[in-house]
Amino acid sequence: MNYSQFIDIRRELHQIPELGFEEWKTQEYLLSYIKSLPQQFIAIDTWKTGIFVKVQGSDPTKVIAYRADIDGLPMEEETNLSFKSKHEGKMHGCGHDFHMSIALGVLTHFANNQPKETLLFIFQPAEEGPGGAQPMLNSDYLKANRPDMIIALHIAPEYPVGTIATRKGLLFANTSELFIDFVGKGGHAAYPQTANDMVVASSYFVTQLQSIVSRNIDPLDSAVVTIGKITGGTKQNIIAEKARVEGTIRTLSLDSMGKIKDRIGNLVKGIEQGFECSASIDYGSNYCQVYNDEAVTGKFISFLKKKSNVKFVECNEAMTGEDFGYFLEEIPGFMFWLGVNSDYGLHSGLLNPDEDAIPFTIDLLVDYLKSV
Ligand SMILES: CC(=O)N[C@@H](CCC[C@H](N)C(=O)O)C(=O)O
Repeated sequence: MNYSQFIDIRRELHQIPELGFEEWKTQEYLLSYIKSLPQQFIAIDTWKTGIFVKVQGSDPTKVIAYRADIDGLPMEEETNLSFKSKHEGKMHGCGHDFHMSIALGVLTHFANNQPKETLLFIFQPAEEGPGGAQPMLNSDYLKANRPDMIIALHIAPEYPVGTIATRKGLLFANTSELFIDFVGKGGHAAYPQTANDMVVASSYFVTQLQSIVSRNIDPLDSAVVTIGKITGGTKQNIIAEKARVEGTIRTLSLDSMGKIKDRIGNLVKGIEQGFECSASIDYGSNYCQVYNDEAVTGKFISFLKKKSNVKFVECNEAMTGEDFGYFLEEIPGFMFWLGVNSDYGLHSGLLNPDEDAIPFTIDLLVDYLKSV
């Protein structure tokens, strides 16, 4: 196989990142490549900006699905790469360009070499939000074509190329987005007594929020509350009438997720009373945990341990989220971390994964899918 084409594909996809459910150019690019493959064994379907490609097995006993997410993030790329994002304010900062090119590499192999088992490649939109996995699972296509097993990967900048990390059971956290709008009364900067300042109110809220994980959650039951964005006001000498706080909640247990949301509700009520303002909370999209099936993951780990070019790491759970968890709620399978050796991590504008991981993973997954 000509592996360098998948590096070229990754670079082309890297230049056109699109946000969740807006991945029309990405879909067009993927479809154009998939239609250039031998069509003898494959059937293509689309769902919104996503794509299903079924590769008919020669003597199938099951359907094995492989899912790649296709959306980018709303962030500025800070690398000086010759193939950096051409879409201002958008970047493949979570490696979905790698996920797609690896999937195309594996698909290319099986479009040319019919597999024994039927394979279903799922190119899924909107993983970063608002979530494409759940509606895709409810699509007519997946209702009629339920796979028997499903796998997916996520790039891991902290591991070298050649390392695969995963674990049986819980891999990723439950997540909930968090958006809070505070509304008070604007006014002249010099007359604070006539106004009700939402920059101050939202700042108190963000400070109080820090006590939830440290004081309300069992330290042995990990949780994270991160505020990634605050906006408010219009000008430096106008007291802000409005402020908006945006964040995400991560927990390993659903019980802690409930507790955190209760505490946020109470803190927000306190801010409303204390600052005589009004506030509304929106929990946006929520993802369930990623829970790897014990038996299927165990077999994958045994497969990895027999490979001389793979370093297997049994990792801990991570507080990342992934709507792939919804697939795993209904279909046995697993997700794994793929080492890509970048000095900068996921969601960094400087993320620069090592492309040697692409041919390595195509080969590995082709071998694995032949062995299942
Ligand atoms: C692997 C990864 O980075 N996934 C994202 C998922 C985002 C979930 C949701 N939009 C949220 O922000 O809560 C992550 O940030 O972990």
